[in-house]
Amino acid sequence: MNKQRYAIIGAGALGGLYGGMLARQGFEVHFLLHSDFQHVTEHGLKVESIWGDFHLRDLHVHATAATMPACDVTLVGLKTTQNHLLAELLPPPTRDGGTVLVLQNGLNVEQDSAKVVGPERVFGGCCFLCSNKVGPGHIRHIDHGKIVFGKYFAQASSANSRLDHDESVGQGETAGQGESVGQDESVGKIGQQICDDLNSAGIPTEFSGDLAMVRWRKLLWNIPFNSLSVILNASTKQIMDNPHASAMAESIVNEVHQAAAACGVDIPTKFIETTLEQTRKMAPYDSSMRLDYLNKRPMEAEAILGNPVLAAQKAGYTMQRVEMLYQQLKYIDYSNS
Ligand SMILES: NC(=O)C1=CN([C@@H]2O[C@H](COP(=O)(O)OP(=O)(O)OC[C@H]3O[C@@H](n4cnc5c(N)ncnc54)[C@H](OP(=O)(O)O)[C@@H]3O)[C@@H](O)[C@H]2O)C=CC1
Ligand SMILES: CC(C)(CO)C(=O)C(=O)O
Repeated sequence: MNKQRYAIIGAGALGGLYGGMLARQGFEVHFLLHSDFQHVTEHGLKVESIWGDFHLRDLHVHATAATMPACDVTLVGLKTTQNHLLAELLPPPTRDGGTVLVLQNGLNVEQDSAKVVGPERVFGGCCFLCSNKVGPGHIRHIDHGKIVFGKYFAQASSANSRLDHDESVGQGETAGQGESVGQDESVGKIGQQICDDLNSAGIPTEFSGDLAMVRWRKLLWNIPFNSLSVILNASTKQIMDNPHASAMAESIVNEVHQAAAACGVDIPTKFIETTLEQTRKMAPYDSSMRLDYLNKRPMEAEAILGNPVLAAQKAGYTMQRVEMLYQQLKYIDYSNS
C-alpha cells in the first residue's frame, strides 16, 4: 500500500515537529506556512528535538492552502484562536473522504473542523508535548511528545458555542456523549493507519476509543496550570512551590475532575494526585498560554476554559472557579493585545 499523504495546517511548534518527523520518515507531507514561508523555502525546517535534531530541505511548502494537493490526512496544528480560518484552509488539502486530525488543546475543538468537512471525517487528539517555535522555520522540542487520539463524535444539536456570547450558553457540545455520527469499522482502520504512520515516524502514538476521557484528562492539567501561570505570572515550579498557589491549583484540579464526571467522564480519582505530583516533578515550564501572553498573542481561553465551562453547565454542573479564571483571562487577553 502507498504511504498516506499528509497536510499540515499550522506548521509551528506542534505541526512543524510532527510534520517534520513524518517527512523525515519518507511520507509526502505538505506544509502550509505563514510568516516563515520564504525562510523555509530558502533554508528548510530546522528541528532541535529530544528525539534527535534534524534539518529538512526541499520540503513541499505552500504559502496558501489553494496550492496544496488533496491529502489523505490533514493535521490541524493552528492555535484554536485561528480556527475561523479553517473554512478556507481545510478544503483544498483534504481529499474527498480524507481525514482531519485535530491536535489542538481544549475541549470540543474538533467542532470547527467538523463544520467544514463533516464530523464523520474528524479525529481529535491530545499531545503531551513541550515544544516551541523559537524562530522562523525553527522548532525546539524540549520534553515529552506522545499523542493520544480518537474518533470525534458530534452531538446532534451542535451550536456555535462561546461562553462570552450570552445567547449561546448551554448550547454547546459535549464531546463523547452525543449521538455518534458515521461510526463504522472503517473508523478503526483509519485510526489504526494514522497511529501506525505516526509510530513509524518515531512519534509515540496511541489510538484511543474514548476521546472525551483523553481530552478531560489533559484538561486536569491545562485548566489550572495554563490559567494560573498567566494570572499569577508564574512558572509551574513557582506555582507548586507556593502553598497558596498550589492550594488553588489543587482545588481547580478537583473542580475539573467533578465537571468531567458531570459530563459522563469518570476519571479515576488517582489522576488528581498524579497530575499534581507530575507537575511538582516537572522542570520549571512556561505553559503555552503563558508564552502566548508574554508574546502578546491571543490566549486559547475559549478552547481550554470556556468550552469545558459550557459543557459542564449543560450537564448541570457549575465550574465556579474555572468560570472566574476564564473571566480573568478574557480581561487580561483584552488588555494585552
Ligand atoms: N507547542 C506545544 O508543545 C503544544 C501545543 N498544543 C496545542 O497545539 C496547538 C498549536 O500550538 P503551537 O504549535 O504551540 O502553536 P504555534 O504558534 O507554534 O504554531 C501555530 C502555527 O500556525 C501558523 N499560522 C497562524 N496563522 C496561520 C495562517 N493564517 N495560515 C497558516 N498558518 C498559520 C503559525 O505561523 P506564524 O507563526 O507564522 O503566524 C504557526 O506556525 C494549540 O492548540 C496548542 O495549545 C498542545 C500541546 C503541546
Ligand atoms: C501539558 C503541556 C505542558 C504540554 O503538553 C501543555 O499542554 C501546555 O503547555 O499547554
